[in-house]
Amino acid sequence: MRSMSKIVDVVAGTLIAADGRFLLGSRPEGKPYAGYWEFPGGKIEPGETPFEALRREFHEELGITVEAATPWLTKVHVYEHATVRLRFYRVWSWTGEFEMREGQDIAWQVPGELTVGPMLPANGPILKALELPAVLAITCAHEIGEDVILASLAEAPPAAVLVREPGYQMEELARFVREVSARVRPAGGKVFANADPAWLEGLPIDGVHLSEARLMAMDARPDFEWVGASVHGREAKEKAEALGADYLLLGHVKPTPTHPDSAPLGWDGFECRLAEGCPLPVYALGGLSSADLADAYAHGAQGVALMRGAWQ
Ligand SMILES: Nc1nc2c([nH]c(=O)n2[C@H]2C[C@H](O)[C@@H](COP(=O)(O)OP(=O)(O)OP(=O)(O)O)O2)c(=O)[nH]1
Ligand SMILES: [Mg+2]
Repeated sequence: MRSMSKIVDVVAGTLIAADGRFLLGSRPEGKPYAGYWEFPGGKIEPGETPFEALRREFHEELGITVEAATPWLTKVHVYEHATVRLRFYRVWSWTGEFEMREGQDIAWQVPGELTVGPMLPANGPILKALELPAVLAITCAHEIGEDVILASLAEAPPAAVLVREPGYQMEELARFVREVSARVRPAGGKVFANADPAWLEGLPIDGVHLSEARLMAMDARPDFEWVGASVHGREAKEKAEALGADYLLLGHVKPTPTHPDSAPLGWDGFECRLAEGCPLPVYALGGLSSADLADAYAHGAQGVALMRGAWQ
């Protein structure tokens, strides 16, 4: 029988450069998984907060000082050598000159286009999350009209759009998805659609988005490159993790006409729902605008999902 080993708390950070590239480091000789690539970081020492540990590790390993960082994903992984609880941060600004103090290599990487490897086994899904943008724009043509949305997409195509049109029948949805894709994908953006996966077969999209009810009824991951899900509580969050989803939507954070009868979570409530953190990137949803992005980051979100706010 395997003995109960204690969990080692680790903090790791991904430096985000202005051009969107991020930093990986190689693990030095003499450590488990030497030569594998990782986000710089290390074990949290007794009495340290994760942020303090992050600052210390970056200084010890790379000689730089972390100035601004926000909590991002949390993941428990069982290795042969230890069970680790990894707290990943995104580091937005730093000072000082890079100095490879452990003889390691570093590499600036483009999300989705890795040129180094192998990665530490726990890090795969984390890297996929780096491909997601800060803002997810959700369509609401049933409220503001398709014309407004299509014109906005043509003028400034967002990096990710979720087509969500609850009143549409299959043919209507397929037509609208094609219109959206034709404007978003040539510019490099991703298109997700909220519908029965069977409705979406053969459409030019990057992923399917599952409502909470559809998520709970699903017993295998739908066969799309990206799978997202809306969740409200712990049960759905865990189901989405077990299914292998790639991102979550959680709300509503602020009052919204979509849910006039239930109280908003607020930012503290949002963070509470993530409880001990989440291995999947979570977009905050509900009554938000891009002005809320800093708050969203501070509370552990991937970014903000905007419905009306995306098209005004
Ligand atoms: N730093 C870092 N560690 C990771 C990542 N992913 C991952 O599974 N780990 C694991 C590998 C290790 O078991 C543990 C981190 O330990 P470490 O060896 O870096 O710790 P440390 O810098 O404090 O080094 P040491 O003083 O113990 O030698 O977390 C990651 O992206 N970055
Ligand atoms: Mg380390």
